[in-house]
Amino acid sequence: MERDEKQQHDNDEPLFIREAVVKELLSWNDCVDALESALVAATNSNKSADKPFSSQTPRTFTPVPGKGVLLSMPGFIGNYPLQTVTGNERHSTLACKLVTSFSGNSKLNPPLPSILATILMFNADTGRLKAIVDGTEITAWRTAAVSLVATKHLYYSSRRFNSSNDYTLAICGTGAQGRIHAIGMLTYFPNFFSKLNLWNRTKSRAVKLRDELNKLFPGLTIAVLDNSTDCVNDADVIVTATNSSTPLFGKNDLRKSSVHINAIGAGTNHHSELALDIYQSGSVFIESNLGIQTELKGIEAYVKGEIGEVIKDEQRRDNSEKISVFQSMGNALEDGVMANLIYQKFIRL
Ligand SMILES: NC(=O)C1=CN([C@@H]2O[C@H](COP(=O)(O)OP(=O)(O)OC[C@H]3O[C@@H](n4cnc5c(N)ncnc54)[C@H](O)[C@@H]3O)[C@@H](O)[C@H]2O)C=CC1
Ligand SMILES: O=C([O-])C1=[NH+]CCC1
Repeated sequence: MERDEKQQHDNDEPLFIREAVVKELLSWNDCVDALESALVAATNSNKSADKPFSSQTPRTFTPVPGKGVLLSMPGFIGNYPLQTVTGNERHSTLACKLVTSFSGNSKLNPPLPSILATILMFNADTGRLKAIVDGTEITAWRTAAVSLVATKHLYYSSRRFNSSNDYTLAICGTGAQGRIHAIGMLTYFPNFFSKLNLWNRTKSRAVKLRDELNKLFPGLTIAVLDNSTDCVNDADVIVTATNSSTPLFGKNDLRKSSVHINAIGAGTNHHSELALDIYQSGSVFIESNLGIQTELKGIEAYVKGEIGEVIKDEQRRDNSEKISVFQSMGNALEDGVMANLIYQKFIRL
């Protein structure tokens, strides 16, 4: 099957990379490396000989009344490396992700993911369609991997040599994103977390995830909590991945002296999961300033900078502050580099 698809591609027809193949080709190290390139490119819109650069427009939202929404996410990333796969070779990618969000899908029999996606890749010199890459698993992994990048640069890197790695990870919301974030955090930062707290509005889903993770990470203590405030109480690193339109916790619910939060879910807006006092007292970082002008418009926080600036060491977490927040939204540059990562790995199979 894969051979036939490659053959067609050799005949100049677009390649189709299906979900099962995408799943086999995903790895946390490759994703983190590729996404660091995308996040650095997001900070630079000017073409330059040695730096990754990008152009993107705000994504569009087409509502399907009472059901869900279709988003179109076009973006271009120029002159970037995929170090772990192609070394110092530079890539340019023009891509558009089409992604639907239908929150009722989990109630179908059999259930479907709420977020379903397809990424179209175009030849960046001619505009001709080059590949169609299933984007559902990519969206799950890339969102978690961007949180890994934020956690690595804003929290982990200054603590990784501490002798006792007894950090607690808390996940609020154990749907597709909560699950993949738990797996990503525990795999990419091995032996860093000794405890995992899980909370979900429907408790049985958190119990189901606990049972799965017990098998994958033996030795890890996993607690299922009855409410979101108990879940984050003793946490060092937190992920919120819900559709909640009201805050899940506030500053006073956090006991540790230093806490990093990845807020990735969206209710009425992208910043509805955290109480205002968290945004107003912490260092807040985002993926791209485009977000501030569009979907984060009105966020009542001083946004310190883009994660790409943190990677380039032009911005830092202020360690005297108790809290750092990575306010995630997702963007087209991330999907473009991820589609190309899978494409590059696929053509080398
Ligand atoms: N920042 C980004 O790049 C991305 C963000 N997302 C967002 O992440 C969130 C989770 O997505 P998935 O895990 O794929 O969805 P899912 O449908 O698999 O899980 C949804 C989760 O939200 C919880 N939930 C729903 N309404 C709630 C409420 N009112 N209060 C508390 N919990 C509630 C559910 O119990 C479940 O745990 C969504 O808001 C989605 O739009 C998804 C993909 C990318
Ligand atoms: O970036 C993304 O793909 C999405 N953000 C929210 C729903 C899907």
